[in-house]
Amino acid sequence: MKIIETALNGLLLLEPVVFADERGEFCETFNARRFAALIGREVSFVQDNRSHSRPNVLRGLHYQHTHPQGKLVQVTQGAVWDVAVDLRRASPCFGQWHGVTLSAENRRQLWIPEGFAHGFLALQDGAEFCYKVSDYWHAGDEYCIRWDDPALGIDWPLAQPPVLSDKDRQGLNFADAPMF
Ligand SMILES: Cc1cn([C@H]2C[C@H](O)[C@@H](COP(=O)(O)OP(=O)(O)O[C@H]3O[C@@H](C)C(=O)[C@@H](O)[C@H]3O)O2)c(=O)[nH]c1=O
Repeated sequence: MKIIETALNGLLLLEPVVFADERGEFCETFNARRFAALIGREVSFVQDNRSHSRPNVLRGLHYQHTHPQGKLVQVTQGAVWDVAVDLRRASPCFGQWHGVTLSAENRRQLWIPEGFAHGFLALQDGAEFCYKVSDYWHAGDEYCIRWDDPALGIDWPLAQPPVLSDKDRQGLNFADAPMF
């Protein structure tokens, strides 16, 4: 597993080592011991999630506040442009975002620690998105920050307005959202 630091403190891009042979290929997508060594602490993942999104679907920017979730995310079909926003007031990167393309082809994973909001845009072929989370889903603790809040200025690679859920159409402004 190769690790690439991003501009945001604690937000890490991971590249699994892929073993290819005449049958196809193999890689470990999660190894608890190695992951703890990479990020410097134990994380206990309690839920695995999978979503499928049609092209131009945008989900986000989501987080839980009382039950924050660290998320280890990857794409198993298609591609997304994935975004994390640092909501940790004490962080030197508070309020900053980072975007990266995750695809079945590049096999990259993004580790998004607790204290970030997260979202993604499904690119041209749509995407199957798989992720592990470090706390359970708490419906009443979910928050959504507007994907297009000018205060964040996220430069989404959009050719047309995205397809959104009702919930995501009613996201909060960054300034009104609870922080960490
Ligand atoms: C997130 C979640 C949703 N659900 C249900 C609620 C709802 O009926 C249906 C779809 O939920 P949502 O519209 O919230 O799904 P979605 O918009 O895909 O939500 C996800 O977005 C990305 C960006 C994240 O970072 C995730 O943490 C999560 O918030 O699935 C669960 O049963 N468990 C869960 O953990």
